Amino acid sequence: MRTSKDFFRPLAVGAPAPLREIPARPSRAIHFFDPSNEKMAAKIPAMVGTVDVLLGNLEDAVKADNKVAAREGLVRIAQSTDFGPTQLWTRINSLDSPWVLDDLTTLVPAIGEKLDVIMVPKVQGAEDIHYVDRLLAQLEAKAGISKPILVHAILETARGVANIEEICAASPRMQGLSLGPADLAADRRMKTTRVGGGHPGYLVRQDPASSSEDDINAPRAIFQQDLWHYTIARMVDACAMHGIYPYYGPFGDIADVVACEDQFRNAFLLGCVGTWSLHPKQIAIANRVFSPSVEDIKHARRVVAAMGDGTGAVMLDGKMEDDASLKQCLVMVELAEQLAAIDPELKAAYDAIEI
Ligand SMILES: CC(=O)SCCNC(=O)CCNC(=O)[C@H](O)C(C)(C)COP(=O)(O)OP(=O)(O)OC[C@H]1O[C@@H](n2cnc3c(N)ncnc32)[C@H](O)[C@@H]1OP(=O)(O)O
Ligand SMILES: CC(=O)C(=O)O
Ligand SMILES: [Mg+2]
Repeated sequence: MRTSKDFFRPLAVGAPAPLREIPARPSRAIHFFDPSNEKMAAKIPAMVGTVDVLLGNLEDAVKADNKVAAREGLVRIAQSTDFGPTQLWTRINSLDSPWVLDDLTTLVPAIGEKLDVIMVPKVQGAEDIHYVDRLLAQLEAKAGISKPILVHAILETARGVANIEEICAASPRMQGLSLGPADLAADRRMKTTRVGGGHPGYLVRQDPASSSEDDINAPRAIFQQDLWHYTIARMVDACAMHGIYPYYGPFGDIADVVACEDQFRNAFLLGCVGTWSLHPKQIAIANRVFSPSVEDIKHARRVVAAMGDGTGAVMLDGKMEDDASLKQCLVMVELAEQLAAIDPELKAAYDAIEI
């Protein structure tokens, strides 16, 4: 563990200085594509500006035979595309795979200036981040990269979840965490075979009218629960504590756009800043859900106006507002400002609000 004295020192001579604060760049949807899939890859340049993050995936979902083609495809796309306001991320292969070393030693010199964030899968503890941190610094120094490439960890093992705080604190490169519900479910031996989302068997049931057999067997309301609530909440606290950003992850039922929106909204309400999109139709859902609504911003601005110097308590629409609820409203207002800076449609909608 580095002491606080040298936490912000570059880990290689000539590497760029680590950031002292992780920028709050909008990242409502991290859109995954397989750079070895020519049809998919051909669509990427036209997606610039329509999504906050484009992520060239090299890990799971890319066939073993296509690992080299995916890596080379990502280099080609990155070198030939002007990403404008859209961030470019990649998900490298896992640290125990035969591909990851070539992923890093190829990508950093070739496209290190364009890569904003490297997502590291199956992170188990701080030691995994330390390994990537030092290697990136060496590669950045050698290639003369001007800004540090940030690191994002996927939580997809029980050990990773148990070590969540040390992972967040492992390096000033840490940008955020995503939930990896598929691998995590397998690692925990959970009994769901779905990629994210709920499960109809995970529920609570209304009490029976009485303890008679008839009432116990009578139809009763059931309420499906969120399998991922605990992990997402844990992730949100760990990220907030360390000044980095939490994300939901994949929602594998591409056809069920309604449940996808529900899962994304739960994550947004709990504190996540964004999610993954696996298919183009999930981008619009993520952009909608992870942008505060016009009604929420109208209310937040009214509270800010009503609270004057920000202290004391006032009544607004029959509700008490005070210093704390003002801070809740400022979270929304600040997010709206960040999003308006990159999304002209949202800016117009927020600008039209009259309070
Ligand atoms: C647990 C985890 O690790 S999750 C992360 C790893 N998984 C991924 O990255 C999956 C990424 N997504 C995909 O591979 C694909 O979207 C699939 C396999 C889920 C579905 O693909 P398809 O069956 O081709 O979907 P569909 O037929 O609806 O595609 C419609 C169009 O969108 C394109 N498309 C599909 N997914 C994407 C994408 N992620 N990015 C860009 N374009 C895409 C298709 O090429 C197709 O193009 P066309 O109209 O010119 O033919
Ligand atoms: C996101 C991911 O990699 C998983 O769910 O396993
Ligand atoms: Mg996984």
